[in-house]
Amino acid sequence: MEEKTVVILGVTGSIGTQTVDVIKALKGFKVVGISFGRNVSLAEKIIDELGVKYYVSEREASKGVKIETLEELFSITEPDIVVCAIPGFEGVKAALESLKHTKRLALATKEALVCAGPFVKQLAEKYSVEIIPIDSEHSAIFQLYEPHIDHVLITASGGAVRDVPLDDIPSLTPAQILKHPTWSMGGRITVDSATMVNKLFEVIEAHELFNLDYSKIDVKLNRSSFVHGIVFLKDGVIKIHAGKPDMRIPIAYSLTYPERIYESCIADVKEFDLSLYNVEEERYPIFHYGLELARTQSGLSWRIALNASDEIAVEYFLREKITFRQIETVVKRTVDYVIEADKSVESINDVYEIDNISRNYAAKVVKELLSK
Ligand SMILES: NC(=O)C1=CN([C@@H]2O[C@H](COP(=O)(O)OP(=O)(O)OC[C@H]3O[C@@H](n4cnc5c(N)ncnc54)[C@H](OP(=O)(O)O)[C@@H]3O)[C@@H](O)[C@H]2O)C=CC1
Ligand SMILES: CC(=O)[C@@H](O)[C@H](O)COP(=O)(O)O
Ligand SMILES: [Mn+2]
Repeated sequence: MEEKTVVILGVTGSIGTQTVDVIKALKGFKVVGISFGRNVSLAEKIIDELGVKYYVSEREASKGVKIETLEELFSITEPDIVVCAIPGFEGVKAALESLKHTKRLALATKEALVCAGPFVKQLAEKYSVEIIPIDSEHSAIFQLYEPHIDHVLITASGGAVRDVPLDDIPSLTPAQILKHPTWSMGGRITVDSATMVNKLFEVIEAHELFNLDYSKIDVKLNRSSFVHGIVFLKDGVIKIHAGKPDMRIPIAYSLTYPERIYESCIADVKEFDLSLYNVEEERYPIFHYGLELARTQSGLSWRIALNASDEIAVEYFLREKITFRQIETVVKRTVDYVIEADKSVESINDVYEIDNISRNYAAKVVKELLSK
């Protein structure tokens, strides 16, 4: 098989480094370009280890050839596969740019589908790009998918707050919230797991990826994160995708699909945990708030505001400027404001504009909270 060329965006992060691990374990993939933020030393190590030629970053590395923009990196490398693993709106922008220059987008950045799903799919169709989800639940549904579906179920661990007395949740510290019970991930998504904004994102992500009405996407807690996704077929058959929580598995599948080549440890039957629990409304208020919006709102503006306000609120929470419960305040006030403004989103420029409006408003709410 001819080597496939790969560009990894966000290579120094949780998904990025696990992608490097997988590529080292598999044969047939050559990393021709990377992007990263501030972790220059790790980027240099990866450039050395994999013999990567080009990189994009605001920082200077002592190895590799620095390229100023992603667009330039893509036009030089024209990669077979782009792994997009940059969080937040920067990741949205990177995913949109990738679609013009690759045959396969291995997408971890769920925010791209939350904020710009219809435009992502339009570009993928225009440039004949396959979108293969890396997100564990969506990789699961993708692997189980067949047309005769009645509905699907994605699981949640419940994050760091799942066993905390309700009264103690509002004042939990970043250190307590970053202790995820089953996964090791980047900061933003780990906080989002505790608020279950992550799962709200994932319901939207499934809606976009599988063209399912929100009423066809169920969410239940599986405390071990052993079950990743379930597909309920109309003939009564139920297909369950499970396995030890290890992101290298969906990452590998996004690279090798339709082949299944990667090898990992196999859970023993005594480790099976198929128990499913409801998502408590009082424990995860933003999740239920967002589900109601998914059912009642059309258009993208509330989703763009959800990402932008959450991104800002999580940043201030991690810097210990606002409390954990105040994340909910920033998100709800911003999303409600943007819904009230009732702006339609007809283009990618509109996505950028609503993101900007949302960030400015969220920053205003944070400022008010800080002044109290
Ligand atoms: N981690 C996980 O298990 C999962 C993650 N995801 C999704 O994957 C995405 C990445 O998450 P995760 O790996 O946890 O995030 P991390 O925070 O661990 O890593 C983020 C990466 O993005 C880089 N980065 C940040 N800003 C920029 C930028 N402007 N340009 C280039 N690179 C940038 C960081 O660089 P540096 O560190 O050098 O500053 C780092 O390499 C998110 O969208 C997340 O929702 C989905 C499912 C599971
Ligand atoms: C590993 C992965 O796919 C994450 O998105 C994970 O789902 C986050 O954990 P929660 O299930 O607690 O949100
Ligand atoms: Mn997930």
